[in-house]
Amino acid sequence: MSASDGSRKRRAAALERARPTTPGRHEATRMNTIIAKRVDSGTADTSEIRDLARAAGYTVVGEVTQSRRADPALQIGEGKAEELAALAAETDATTVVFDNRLGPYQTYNLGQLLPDGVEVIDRFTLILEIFGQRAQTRKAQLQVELAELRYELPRAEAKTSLAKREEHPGFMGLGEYDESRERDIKAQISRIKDELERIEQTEQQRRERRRDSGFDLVALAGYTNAGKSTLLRQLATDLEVEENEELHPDLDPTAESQDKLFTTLGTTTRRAAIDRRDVLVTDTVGFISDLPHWLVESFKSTLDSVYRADLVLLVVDVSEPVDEIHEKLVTSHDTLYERNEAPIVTVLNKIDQVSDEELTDKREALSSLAPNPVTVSAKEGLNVDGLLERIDRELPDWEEERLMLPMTDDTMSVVSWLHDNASVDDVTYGDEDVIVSFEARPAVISQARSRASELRTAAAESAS
Ligand SMILES: Nc1nc2c(ncn2[C@@H]2O[C@H](COP(=O)(O)OP(=O)(O)OP(=O)(O)O)[C@@H](O)[C@H]2O)c(=O)[nH]1
Ligand SMILES: [Mg+2]
Repeated sequence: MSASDGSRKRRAAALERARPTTPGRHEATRMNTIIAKRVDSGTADTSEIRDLARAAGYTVVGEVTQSRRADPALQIGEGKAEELAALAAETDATTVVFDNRLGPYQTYNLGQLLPDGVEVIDRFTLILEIFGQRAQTRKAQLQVELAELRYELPRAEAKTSLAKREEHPGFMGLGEYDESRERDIKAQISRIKDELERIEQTEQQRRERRRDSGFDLVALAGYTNAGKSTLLRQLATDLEVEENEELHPDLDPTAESQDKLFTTLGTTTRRAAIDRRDVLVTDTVGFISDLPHWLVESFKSTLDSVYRADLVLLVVDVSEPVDEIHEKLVTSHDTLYERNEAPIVTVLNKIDQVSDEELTDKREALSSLAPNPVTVSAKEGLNVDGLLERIDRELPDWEEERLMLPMTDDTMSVVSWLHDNASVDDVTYGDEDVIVSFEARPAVISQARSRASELRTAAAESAS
């Protein structure tokens, strides 16, 4: 059995669930799920884990929560676990989803308590399932596979060490122990990393080419379901297909955004409707709190378009309670903090859902984390022009330049390059040279200067 057979089977089952069929009785039962969550103190909020389960195609039929310290064997207390087992039997559940992270022993012990055939998964496995269902490009698939292997590795190690000590014979019933499995996983991880690196290099080159040809790069970032994809459609003029040779749902201009977590997994880039300059806007995977570092690590390159942007638009759903917005902003800033160098503009989205007073209050309450935000409704198209203006203002300023180009065979191609990449104010043709006045980004100006000097060198050579 190869190292990722288990995860492949899980993905196949997850894909099966994601299929848009009209569920018959049998299917409906097959997807029944109970949510379980333990918190150290206070009451457990299960809204996000429910949304995640729904996004993965499960039907939530019950929930069990508890406030206490973690139980090493079962995560929740024994009495609670028995209650969970009874509820599972009663509701014909086939899956229990824990919002807490489960260790391999906890997973095993819970499985023993629950009715036969009930599968126990945790928040991270669930997120991986969703990612697996949504992954449509080679890159996204590799990233999911990498994340799965990283999840599996410590578990394989735990199994091996258990087997060596022969302390938990029962645990071995889970599957055959094989030390080569660990090595296998490690080899696969390194193979996938190599392939991802090659893909990333190509993408990096593409970004550089775009930057060189005068594009400003703007990235949409933010918590999942904030409205990034909806906003992209409002900001975009035409479709940029080059990056999406492999099918991506967001490529279809009529594709609806969904009120589901992680609708977007890859990146989609489109050209923004700003007259004065060429701006590309990239939509990407949403953030979520409490992700283990191996998962963030696996999807990091997807966020490269954010980290390497000239400007980041941090999209926030302003219709949510202010505490929740605050928490999500902190998560987003934490995710961005490490590597982002671009200025960040906070976009408070979904203003159609809140009254003017509520919006003022929330702006005030969030002012330390989100100073001077832009408020929009991506869905209703409210203040999209205001946002476009703000993008124009925040991006590096254009400068004026006047270049004298000697007349050579290549001069006209430089002039037409300037027409493509700058805003040309005037072109004056003399007998031996052309004078071009234009405005452009600093990067374009320095490139134009070096092209001019190449022309001068060529002209001098042909004259001598
Ligand atoms: N009322 C209202 N709903 C909005 C607005 N913008 C987006 N939505 C809805 O919010 C939900 C999520 O929108 P998406 O654009 O898919 O959000 P996203 O940030 O791309 O989400 P992921 O790709 O899942 O991370 C959809 O149901 C949208 O219709 C808005 O301005 N007002
Ligand atoms: Mg999206």
